[in-house]
This record gives sequence, structure tokens and C-alpha cells, in this order.
Amino acid sequence: MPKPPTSETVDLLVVGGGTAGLVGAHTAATLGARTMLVEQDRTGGDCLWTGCVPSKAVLAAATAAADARAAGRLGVDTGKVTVDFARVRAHVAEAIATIQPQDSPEALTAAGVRVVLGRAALTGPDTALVDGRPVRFRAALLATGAAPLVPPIEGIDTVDALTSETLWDLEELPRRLVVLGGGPIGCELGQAFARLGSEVTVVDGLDRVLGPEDADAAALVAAALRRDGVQLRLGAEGTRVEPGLLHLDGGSSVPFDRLLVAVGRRPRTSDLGLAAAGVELDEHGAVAVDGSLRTSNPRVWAAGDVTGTPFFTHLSGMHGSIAAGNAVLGLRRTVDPVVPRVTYTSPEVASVGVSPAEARERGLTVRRVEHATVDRAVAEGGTDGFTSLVVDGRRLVGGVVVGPRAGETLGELTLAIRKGLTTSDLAGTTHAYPTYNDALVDAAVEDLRARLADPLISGALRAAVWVRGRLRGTQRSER
Ligand SMILES: Cc1cc2nc3c(=O)[nH]c(=O)nc-3n(C[C@H](O)[C@H](O)[C@H](O)COP(=O)(O)OP(=O)(O)OC[C@H]3O[C@@H](n4cnc5c(N)ncnc54)[C@H](O)[C@@H]3O)c2cc1C
Ligand SMILES: NC(=O)c1ccc[n+]([C@@H]2O[C@H](COP(=O)([O-])OP(=O)(O)OC[C@H]3O[C@@H](n4cnc5c(N)ncnc54)[C@H](O)[C@@H]3O)[C@@H](O)[C@H]2O)c1
Repeated sequence: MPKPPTSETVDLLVVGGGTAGLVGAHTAATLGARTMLVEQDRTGGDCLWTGCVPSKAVLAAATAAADARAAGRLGVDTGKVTVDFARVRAHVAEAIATIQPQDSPEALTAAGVRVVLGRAALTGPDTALVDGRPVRFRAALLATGAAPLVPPIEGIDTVDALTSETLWDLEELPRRLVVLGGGPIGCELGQAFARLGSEVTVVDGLDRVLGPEDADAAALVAAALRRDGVQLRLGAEGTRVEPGLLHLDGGSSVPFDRLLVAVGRRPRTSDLGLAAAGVELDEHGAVAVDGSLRTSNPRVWAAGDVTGTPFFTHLSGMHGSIAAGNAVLGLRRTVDPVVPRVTYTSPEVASVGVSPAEARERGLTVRRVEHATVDRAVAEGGTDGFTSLVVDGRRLVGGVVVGPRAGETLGELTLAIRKGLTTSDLAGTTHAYPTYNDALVDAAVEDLRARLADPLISGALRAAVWVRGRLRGTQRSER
């Protein structure tokens, strides 16, 4: 009888080779742990292959087309703008290929990680089956990500609906693209395909796009989408699909050549052996974790989209690093609550911390500067936007930036909030002129001026100026 394979023991078993798993495995290996990473498909995960990288690459092509069409307003005539979708696809593929080596099995191996290409499932509290072979682990990190949600709408399986996973296989630009869902994916990709030449309709059950975002920011994005030719069908749910037609509640319908479903994502937890390992799910079907990213099994941690956290690569990476450090060193580090987010529409929407709406409920101060008063925005003709700061006393606790490159401005604000900086810190920092970040400074200055206008402070200041004037007068008359 053949002997059953003996099990190998590792310090950290990482299941999943997306951002959370990659960062987790690198962290553990750097700390000297015997680390095994198992990936069932391609290392790099959603972000590299079907998420951030291809979407931002296609947005770059779309922005180039839109800028070329709009160049006349700057006195530059380009003639008719045409889009060669095959070359757009080549650009997307090249971006992925350029970044891929950083996330590759070779890079992991060079960092000291043992990479197994295959499936992993837990079989007990400290055991797993990895590509059919038993493995014993001192700790495990679940980083299996999330998959696009396809809602159970009647007939949806009859039309070969696209998702963010399959969209990238399109060889031709669809003439009519209907996007179900007006969240970040629906808005970013809806705008991109419209700018590339598709007739796009975005359908959302809510009465606005980008549901959880600042209402004024969402309104600016909706207006920009409409200017790009996107039809918005808001407050309308998809109820039934038949080939070429999406029926909406209320009785109307929208024709399409291709349907893109972008109504959210669901954590990948099936066939992972969670019950055998005593790992519990939360009420939303995500792996339940405590503040240190530990699951209900004290040997098992989880990171990234599988925890149902806001689905962002930067957060997945932070999760991976913290969870792996905790698992290997027995620490209880927690994830910083200041998490920035950017939707890369044109204009971009960048937010962090307390929102203006929450600020109003809590009686905090909101300082807002319209980009129509920001010199760089005026010079570039990019004045559709604003910067709002949320201030608690003098401390910065949140902000929203809408406009070109808003995501770049957000870094400074995120650091300021994380470090508990004040509007005086921001206003007292010399900023290069002219940048969109001038709006941050202007909003901070507005806050300082408003505080100086307080009768007590302005009275004290007037008194100080008067005393200084008297002293000067006395000194002069003594000379
Ligand atoms: C279109 C789109 C655009 C996006 N744009 C942005 C953006 O601009 N900025 C941003 O921050 N975020 C963006 N995101 C979100 C971002 O892609 C995800 O939050 C991030 O990639 C999640 O990383 P992860 O490691 O948690 O999961 P994933 O990247 O999904 O990795 C999980 C990995 O686990 C593997 N796996 C699953 N089960 C097993 C198993 N049993 N055994 C072995 N391997 C397994 C999977 O094959 C996968 O490779 C975007 C997403 C989409 C869809
Ligand atoms: N720039 C970024 O960071 C970025 C970009 C893309 C995606 N992502 C991440 O990926 C996740 C998934 O994005 P998403 O846009 O698919 O999901 P989402 O959950 O953010 O938005 C889905 C939208 O679909 C609508 N919807 C749901 N069911 C519907 C129905 N039957 N009919 C009509 N509308 C319906 C919802 O009202 C919602 O507005 C996001 O949560 C985000 O964190 C991030």
C-alpha cells in the first residue's frame, strides 16, 4: 500500500496570492518565518489582472481621447479623434506585463517564500491540503479576496453578461454597453467606455451614482458622465434580462449589445475548509476578524477583501502586512482607521476620514473651497471640483477633494489627519504654487481667519497691536 505523504510544517501558510497574500508572505519571509504561499490561478490577484491596473490603463486611453476632443478649448485643434481598441488593449496588456514581475512567483521565491501553484483548503485547526498534499501550519493567513457579485435577475445567465473579471477579454468595443451598477466600477468603466466610443447607459437602483460618497461630489461625477454622453438611469433596478434588453422596474427597458454587471463583490470563502478549521463568517458572509485581523481560530488570520473590508488594494496590502506580522511575531497590532479612497473618474473623487455629511451631524466645521478660485485649476480649465476640510476644533479629521488628480492631493491630507495635524500646520506649510493642493491651504486659511474673527481672539489681537504700537511710539520719542 502506498504510504500517505508526510505533512510538511510551515510557520505561515498564506492562502491567496493577491495584494493581501503577497504583502503578507513578503512580510513573514522578511521576519524569518518559513512561509508558503498558495495561489490557485495567477499571483497578482484582482488588482493586477482584472482590477486596478487594467482599469486605470483603460482610463488613461479614455482620458487621452477626451482631452484630444476637448483640446479646441485651449486653442489646439486635433481633427477627428479615432480610437483603435486593439491598441488600447495592447496598452492595457503592456501595463500589466510591466508590473507583473513584482508580483511573480520568481519575486516571491527570491524573497524566501515557497510558492505553490494550486488550491489550498484548511482541513483542521492547524492543517491544510495544499495542491493535494497535507501541510501543517503554526499560523495561516487567509487572503482569498472577493469575486464579482452577479445578482439573481431573471434571464441574466442567458446573455453572457460581462463582469470586471471577463470585461478584459473583449476584442471589440461594444456599440451599446449597459452597466448595471453606478458604484466605482460602473462610473469608472462607464465613463471610460463612453470616451472610447461606446454608447453607455449606467443603471443604478439608488437615485445617485457613487452611493456612499459625498453628495456634491457624486453630483459633479454624474454631470461629467452625462457630458461624456453616458445615459444615467437612476432609481431604477434591473429586474429581467433577455438577449439585448435589460428590463427595469417601472416598466421601461434599455437595449444593449453587451451588459456589464458591477453591483458589488462577494468574499471568496467557499471550499476553504473554514468549518473544519473553526473559522467563522460574519453576517455578510465575510471571514470574521477582530481588530488584529485574527479569526475565531487563534492560529488563523485573514486579510484583504475576504474580510469584507472596504475593497481597496492599499487596505489589502496594509492588512497583509499587519496580519502576517501579528501571526508570526504574536503581536496584536491593529489597522489604522484612517483609510483614503479615490474613484478615478474624471473628475476624481478622493475622500478620507469624517465626511462633510457626518461632520454636520456631529457639529464639526466644514471648510470648502471651490476650484473655480484655485489658480492651477483656472489655468488648466479644470475648475469642476472643490476641496472640503472637516475640522474638529483645530484638528483635521476628514476631507473630500474633487477634481483632476484629486487622488494625489489626498496623500497630504491623509498624513495630516493620521498625525493629528491642525489647520495652522497646513496653512503654515509652504506649498509650491500653483498646484491643486493650494485648495487645501486656502481651506485651512479660511478656517484660521474664521477663528481669528472670534470676538475674544480678535479683541486680544487688537489689544496686542495697540500695545505694540504704543511701545514703538514711546521708543521713538525717547530717541
Ligand atoms: C475593476 C476594478 C477596479 C479596481 N480599482 C481599484 C483601485 O483603483 N484602487 C484600489 O485600491 N482598489 C481597486 N479595486 C479593488 C482591488 O482590486 C481589491 O481590493 C484588491 O485587489 C483585493 O486584494 P486581495 O489580496 O484581498 O484579493 P485578490 O486580489 O482577489 O486575491 C485573492 C487571490 O486568492 C486566490 N485564491 C482564492 N481562493 C484560493 C484558494 N482556495 N487557494 C489558492 N488561492 C486562492 C485567488 O485566485 C486570488 O488570486 C478594483 C477592483 C476592480 C474589480
Ligand atoms: N477606485 C477604486 O478604489 C475602486 C474602483 C473600482 C472598484 N473598487 C472596489 O470594488 C468594489 C466593487 O465595486 P462595485 O462598483 O461593483 O460595487 P459597489 O457596491 O460599490 O456599487 C454597486 C452599485 O450597484 C447598485 N446596484 C446593486 N444592485 C443593483 C441592481 N439590481 N440594479 C441596479 N443597481 C444595482 C448599488 O446601488 C450600488 O450603487 C467597491 O466596493 C470598491 O471598493 C474600488
